[in-house]
Amino acid sequence: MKVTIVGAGNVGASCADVISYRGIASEVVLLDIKEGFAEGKAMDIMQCATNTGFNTQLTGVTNDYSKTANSDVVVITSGIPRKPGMTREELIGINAGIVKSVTENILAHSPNTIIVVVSNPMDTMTYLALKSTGLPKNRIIGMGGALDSSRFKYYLSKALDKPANDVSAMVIGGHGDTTMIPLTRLASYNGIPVSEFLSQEELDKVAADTMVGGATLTGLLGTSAWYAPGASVAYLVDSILNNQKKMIACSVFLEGEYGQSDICIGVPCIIGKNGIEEIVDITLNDAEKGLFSKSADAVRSMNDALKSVLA
Ligand SMILES: NC(=O)c1ccc[n+]([C@@H]2O[C@H](COP(=O)([O-])OP(=O)(O)OC[C@H]3O[C@@H](n4cnc5c(N)ncnc54)[C@H](O)[C@@H]3O)[C@@H](O)[C@H]2O)c1
Ligand SMILES: O=C(O)C[C@H](O)C(=O)O
Repeated sequence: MKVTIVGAGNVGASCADVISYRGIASEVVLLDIKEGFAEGKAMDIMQCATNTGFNTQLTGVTNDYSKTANSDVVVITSGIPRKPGMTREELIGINAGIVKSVTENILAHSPNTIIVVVSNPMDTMTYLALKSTGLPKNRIIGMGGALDSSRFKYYLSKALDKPANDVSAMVIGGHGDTTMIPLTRLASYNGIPVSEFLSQEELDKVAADTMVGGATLTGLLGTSAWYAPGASVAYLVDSILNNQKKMIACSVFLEGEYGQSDICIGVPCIIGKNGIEEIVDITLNDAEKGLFSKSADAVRSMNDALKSVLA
């Protein structure tokens, strides 16, 4: 199985590292526009192979899309990250042009691929990739919910003082500081609702910390995060390539589900060899419905900024 990762920066390289190390794909191509950069990252990662024991063939290329031909999955991480104090939405001006041109180049060499969009603002970039290519909705997947859910589980585990892997929880809605919806009501510790262990005040703090999880890291690091984003992409790619049918919150084009249409936004999806295999339309309570509708309004207004790019 072959995976291409466009953008060999922090997230792209981290994702290539996890995919290689875990043997998720037999072949990985890392592509970047910066001369020699992807080649260097690929060489550095490949020099781990004998110490960590993997056999994935990872190569780096400078803007040579012919090397990406016949990829089963393509991950788009090319674009600029935010700096402290910025929102993801402020990246749209530069990243929209990059995502559109990268998508065209990719499809010229891998017409049947499944595209995973990571560049921010991710829900809008996913919508752009879908609208500009006309690909069926199952083949364009926005990655954000897997990351936001892993952060939600992290903050829950800290509050519970229990292992994160004993916590089950999901974040839906937009991948933005104010648009994410941590589904606290449905979160559980070993099958028991977390509300049995944590006060409403503690749960509210966990949800608030989750929503600004990316901004917190950007403030600490000076640029946005990469280890958990890279691992979250790898988790999603694993479910596609190995047809695992995992339920993962992904940004997907909605046609009536959750009361929304003509928008890409995070909802639970079954992810397998065909990409998005099912949108899981769960019943939200009134408060959650209100939050989802507000989140969709915000994402939709951001999509309006794409008019000139899509014209
Ligand atoms: N969806 C998510 O959950 C999530 C998580 C983390 C980061 N991100 C986003 O991912 C993007 C990348 O973040 P990063 O930290 O890796 O940034 P980075 O600056 O470290 O890497 C981006 C790379 O893209 C390359 N690039 C730019 N234009 C290109 C083009 N046209 N073709 C090929 N390569 C090109 C750059 O040379 C650079 O190496 C940002 O937009 C960031 O906001 C999203
Ligand atoms: O926070 C960011 O800007 C990057 C990414 O979306 C994240 O959540 O880490």
